[in-house]
Amino acid sequence: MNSTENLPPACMRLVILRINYYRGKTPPGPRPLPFVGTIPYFLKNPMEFIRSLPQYGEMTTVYLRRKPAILLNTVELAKEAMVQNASSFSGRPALPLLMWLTDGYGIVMATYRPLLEAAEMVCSAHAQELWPGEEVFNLLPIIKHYPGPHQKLYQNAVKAFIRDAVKTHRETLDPDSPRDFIDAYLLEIEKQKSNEDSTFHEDNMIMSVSDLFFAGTDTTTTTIRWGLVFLIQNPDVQGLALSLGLIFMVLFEIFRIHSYRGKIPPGPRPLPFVGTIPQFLFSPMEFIRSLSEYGEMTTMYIGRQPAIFLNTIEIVKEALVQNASSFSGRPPIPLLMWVTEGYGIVMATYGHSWRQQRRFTLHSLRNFGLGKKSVEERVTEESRYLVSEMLKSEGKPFDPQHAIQNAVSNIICSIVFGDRFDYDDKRFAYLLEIVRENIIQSGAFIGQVFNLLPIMKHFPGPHQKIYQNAEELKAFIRDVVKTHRESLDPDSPRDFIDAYLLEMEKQKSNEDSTFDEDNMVMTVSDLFFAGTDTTATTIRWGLIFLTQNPDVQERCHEEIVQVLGYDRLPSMDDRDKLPYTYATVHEIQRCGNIVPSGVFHETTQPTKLRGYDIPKGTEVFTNLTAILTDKEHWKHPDTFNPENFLDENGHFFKPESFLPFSLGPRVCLGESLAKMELFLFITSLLQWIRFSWPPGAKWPDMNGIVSLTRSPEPFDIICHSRGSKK
Ligand code: HEM
Repeated sequence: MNSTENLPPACMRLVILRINYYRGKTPPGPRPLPFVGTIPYFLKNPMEFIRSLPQYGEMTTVYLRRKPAILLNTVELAKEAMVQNASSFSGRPALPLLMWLTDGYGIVMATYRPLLEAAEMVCSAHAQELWPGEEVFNLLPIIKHYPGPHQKLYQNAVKAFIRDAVKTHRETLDPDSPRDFIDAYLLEIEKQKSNEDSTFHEDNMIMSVSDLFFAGTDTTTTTIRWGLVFLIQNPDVQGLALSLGLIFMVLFEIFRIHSYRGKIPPGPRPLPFVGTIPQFLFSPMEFIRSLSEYGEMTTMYIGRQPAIFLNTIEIVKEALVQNASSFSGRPPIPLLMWVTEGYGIVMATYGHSWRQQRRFTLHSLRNFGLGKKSVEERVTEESRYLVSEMLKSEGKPFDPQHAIQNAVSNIICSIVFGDRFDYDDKRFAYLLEIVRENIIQSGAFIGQVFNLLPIMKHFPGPHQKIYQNAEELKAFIRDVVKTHRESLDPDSPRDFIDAYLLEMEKQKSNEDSTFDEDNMVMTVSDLFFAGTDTTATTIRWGLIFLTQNPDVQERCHEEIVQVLGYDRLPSMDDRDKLPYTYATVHEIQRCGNIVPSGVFHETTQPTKLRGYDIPKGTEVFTNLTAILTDKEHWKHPDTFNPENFLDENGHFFKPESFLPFSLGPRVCLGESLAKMELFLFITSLLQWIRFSWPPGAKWPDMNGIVSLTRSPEPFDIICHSRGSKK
């Protein structure tokens, strides 16, 4: 046997000698094999191997590759090493596979300080998910230059994905409002640019994000997956865990609600998760009426969020006028945001786009006659159509809903589209129907559920009809815009759409412009919704109050014919000569109370009101019901009585608490138009028609149907012609 043949046994002996050298100097442990240490035992059955280690005492030595590594098997020992001796035990070994993937950047694999060369530490309390090939790679890192399954690991690294995200973040970065971790990191890189010690650079950022991604995703999901397996194996525990989980969540929710106590205004007791929505849905008007019992401000819970109700005119003024910039936001109500995408005016955030759209719309409505004779003439002309449409059913009970809605809508249509629609136009009747359906459905049960669970938008259900209706209306508007565009004469705009198209053209090169087709379609849709249902619903409530109070009806009629006779229809100038009729129109609006809790506002910044700190993003409601029936301000708060608007001399006067259009920058944009429509339509109807309730017919529930607006239940009425008799 020559010397070369003797080489392997000699090497073997050397290795065994090396292993024996550690004996007594390191804690005991399973006997290692030459070169591969205890790795084969581990790979054969990792969990059995790990579980066997504490039998050697509170510390065990295993051999990863050729080096001994120490496992700490008790919590006391883990504390002693990782906490009391933190500076010695917080390094990371340079595991070849992970170093290949991370280059040592980021957090997880970054060096703590010069590594302990003597031993690698593994805390057995920390389970590791190992790829079986990992140990092979760590033994022979040279394989990184050859093909194999380890190359797949390298390709899987999410670094490229993160690099892409960093690129788009860098392009859209706003230094004043970092959106997330990447933005914050980019700003830190910039800040520390001139600091030589800085470790903030792109490679470290990418690896830190990747670490968060891996460590923050796999750990928790794996634990949850294990949880599911255990629960399936133990159905009895599953029921118990579910109940305990639910009890815990409910207790947590009660505790959370309780923690608000004293910090927010008082209010009705909320239920966990759904807040006070069930009380509201059970009897909306009773609920809204009860809110002022708690004082001038009340808290109700919309789901889990507290919202504030302002119950008096004084506090509404303080918030919406004196503190306008804090209280003029709109909350992103999920259903309405889904349908409007935040375009237009009503649901637009308090900011540049809202301001531009609102200012332009008000200005154009004025140019197209708001406050001028021409709109007044349009309303007068439409009143004539309405009277004759109603009298077509003379003497017979009929539902006046469609005729009134069509008449009112024709005013906004003539301003916006330059056209009115006949009462028997089927397509227009259909559009009016879907507008009504959307107003009712959006505030009803389905709308409330959607707002609690917006994910519903991806599933079928009645909420899809709301979306489809809104899209149909938008498609109608888009069609009208198309024909307007084709026949536009820049020198003589015919209506609001022409004016808008010209404004889009004018502002084309202005970067700040918000005049585009999406905003136009939504603004027109807003005018259509807000300008049709509100006035029409008020007139329908008026017919109910007038038939319930025939003496008021007679007195108005007498006053009107004394001033106008039957020769002409009323005009706005007649208001002073018709104080009782004018007071009656106002009383119809007060008792009709068609927006009982106002339109939701949202605080745009943290603010204070009457000593309460109100966080940014809190929903705020103007309790118009409480204000329109405030006992301190009204002579007859709870009954229909035009005397509420007459002084002792029988002259018309408007109490400060008459607030159907709200206040502040977001006050109703159509206030002047609505007032004109109400006075001219109601006075014309009273001049020519006597209304009576069908004998034996049931009176409607005076609480009405509360949704986005409060409307009367459908009803029939009988018209008797006055003019023909005289
Ligand atoms: C009796 C009729 C009407 C009543 C009672 C009424 C009431 C209201 C109320 C309470 C608001 C909410 C104000 C706030 O946020 O505090 C509002 C907003 C609005 N109204 Fe009216 N309204 C009526 C008619 C009209 C008409 C005819 C138009 C259309 C020309 C109109 C267009 C609007 C618009 C666009 C807004 C949103 C304003 C904004 O967010 O800046 N309204 N209305």
